[in-house]
Amino acid sequence: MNSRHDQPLRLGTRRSKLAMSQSGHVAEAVRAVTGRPVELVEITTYGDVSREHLAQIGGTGVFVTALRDALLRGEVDFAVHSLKDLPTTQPAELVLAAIPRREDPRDALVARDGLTFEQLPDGARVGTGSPRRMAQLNHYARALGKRIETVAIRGNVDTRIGYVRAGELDAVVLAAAGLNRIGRGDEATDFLSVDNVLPAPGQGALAVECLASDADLIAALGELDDPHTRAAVTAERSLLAALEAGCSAPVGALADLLADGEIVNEMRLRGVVGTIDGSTLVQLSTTGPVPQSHDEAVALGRELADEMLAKGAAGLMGERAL
Ligand SMILES: NCc1[nH]cc(CCC(=O)O)c1CC(=O)O
Repeated sequence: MNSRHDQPLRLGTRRSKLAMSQSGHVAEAVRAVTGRPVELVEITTYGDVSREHLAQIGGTGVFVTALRDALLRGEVDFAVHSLKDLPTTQPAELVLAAIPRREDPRDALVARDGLTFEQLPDGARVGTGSPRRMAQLNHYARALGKRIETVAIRGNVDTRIGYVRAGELDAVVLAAAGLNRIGRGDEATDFLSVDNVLPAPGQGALAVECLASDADLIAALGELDDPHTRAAVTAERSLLAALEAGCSAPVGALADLLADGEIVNEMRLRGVVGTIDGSTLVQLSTTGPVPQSHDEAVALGRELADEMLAKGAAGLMGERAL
């Protein structure tokens, strides 16, 4: 940490509305636990300026790289990422010092005329750039006895909702957490049950990252950590890594705690992989004791990945959405 205790801690952030909101909340929490001022330092990433489709420029990892470079150059002291945008390999020089308590992990629908997913008419045009969402939405629609047309879009949350407001699409699907964080949660017309649509690994969670050598800052940021969220997202990301998939693969995962009365005693990990048209899904779940260490959480993810691979998951992951 910047050793002078009267000097502000520098938080590197993207300048999108979502990133600024996430960083603002974490900055406030860090001020509260450290008693130190926190200053936001805006960093422009290639993903913010490029009009190319994300899948073509290497997935959402592009958002992360510029922030990490700023950390490594010592221009900022820490950074906040959407956990689902982080690649599953962690650079040795950096640590995820805190994974705060996750908020709503579900995907939300923003549809015209207040429609829920079940109410969408046959042939409805539904926008999303995510193969994971496409696969599960198409599958869910089939189960409801209809077809939808998934339309590949990208852009920030405002841009995506704009397609619905302009009448170009019947609906778009976005992370509920993202909508909530930019103050547009009340525009969701439906929240997709995780029984029908599993979120991206890590969705709804944040990661607070700093240099591995910055022991004082790691200790201070550690106060924001939520061990259950950390165990859950570690298992989810381990599943993704063991499937040898990236953030643009059609993989959904969610770990949650199962409680017996007041006592939380097990963690359940659910995973899904599918073809974009939703004709074939491999969806499995496994349950085990709540992981007590990083390695135990990783093992839970690997175990489910092995079961999914044995059911043919690898053959379903080659497609691109955009
Ligand atoms: N892919 C971009 C992205 N990265 C994180 C979020 C939302 C916040 C979160 O999931 O934590 C979003 C937007 C979305 O998927 O709708």
